[in-house]
Amino acid sequence: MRAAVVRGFGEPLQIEQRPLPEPGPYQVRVRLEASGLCHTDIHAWRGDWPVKPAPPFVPGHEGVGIVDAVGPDVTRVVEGQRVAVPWLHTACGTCEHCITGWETLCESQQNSGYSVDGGYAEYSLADSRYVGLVPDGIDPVDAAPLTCAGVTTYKAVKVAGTRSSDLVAVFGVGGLGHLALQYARIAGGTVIAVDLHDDKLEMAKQLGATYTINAARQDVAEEIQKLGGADQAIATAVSPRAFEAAFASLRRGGTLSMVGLPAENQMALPIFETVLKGITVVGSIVGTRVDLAEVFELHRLGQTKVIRETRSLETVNEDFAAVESGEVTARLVFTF
Ligand SMILES: NC(=O)c1ccc[n+]([C@@H]2O[C@H](COP(=O)([O-])OP(=O)(O)OC[C@H]3O[C@@H](n4cnc5c(N)ncnc54)[C@H](O)[C@@H]3O)[C@@H](O)[C@H]2O)c1
Ligand SMILES: [Zn+2]
Ligand SMILES: [Zn+2]
Repeated sequence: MRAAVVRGFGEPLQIEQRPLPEPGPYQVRVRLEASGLCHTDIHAWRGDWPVKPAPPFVPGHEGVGIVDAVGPDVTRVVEGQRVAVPWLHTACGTCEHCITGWETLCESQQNSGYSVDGGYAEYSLADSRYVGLVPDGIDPVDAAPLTCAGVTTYKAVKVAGTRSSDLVAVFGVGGLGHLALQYARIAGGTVIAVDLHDDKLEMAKQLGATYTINAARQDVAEEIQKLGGADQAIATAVSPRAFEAAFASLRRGGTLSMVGLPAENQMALPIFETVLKGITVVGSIVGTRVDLAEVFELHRLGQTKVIRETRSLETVNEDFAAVESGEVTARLVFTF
């Protein structure tokens, strides 16, 4: 099978032929139809984060395809079924986090495309207990971005607790942000979309943002404060400057939801204003199997729109560069 492999941090990915993997206990082999390019894959390739993957590895955690081989002890899925292979490859299933509905915080988790090989390949191994079940009626190319960008921002909106009277500012309208703003709308919020690129802001308007602000030209916090300040600011942008602007845009009692994971790991968080304004700062990491099922159901019911362009694995290096430069409006999806 063909796979795109990271051989060294920041070095061009190599397209290699690899043997078909054989599923072990609880595992299935998935013949991928679609695999999204998340900015996390770029951070993995660059070795941006304090915890790094070990090359060689195959990136990708938005894989969607058909189960074509089933290992021992698999009961949850059958051959021929369409599944999604998410970031949470496995968790322990027994720790405090796993048994209280926070499997995404499990300390023993394995992650697709990071600690185990992921979806930039024609086939991928997955743990049958942790795959997403893709309902009939969803295009696999749409299901791919929902598997990370969708579930992550859906969870962030849930955790931020958006209500119908809330003003929600979404910082960064890329793969994650274009879905974040739709979930904020579904929760009843009025959305302000913030990005550096006008095409992304135009898309945000089409998807239901009431206000748009170009952070390259405008003082974002000042503009949002003129509207009364945001109840929630969801930071998906890959810049700590955006996190700082998100904080400064909040009203009293507001919530800063941190979702993006920029390479630069520090932001200036003013203590005085945080205390006096009673600000909540919350980190949000992907979502659970239950969250993913809800994300798929919302999409099946026609409540969300996935903006994506398809690519072949052969252009992966150009595609990484295009996403890093902000040329890609929302999501790229490799198809096989
Ligand atoms: N918390 C999680 O569970 C989780 C899950 C998936 C991805 N992520 C992280 O989220 C981030 C975004 O991922 P993505 O796939 O949406 O990336 P993306 O490249 O598609 O989108 C990022 C957007 O941020 C915008 N941006 C950059 N600087 C900005 C600024 N100063 N102000 C406003 N907008 C700005 C870019 O123009 C772009 O539209 C990445 O760091 C990724 O690793 C986190
Ligand atoms: Zn992701
Ligand atoms: Zn656990």
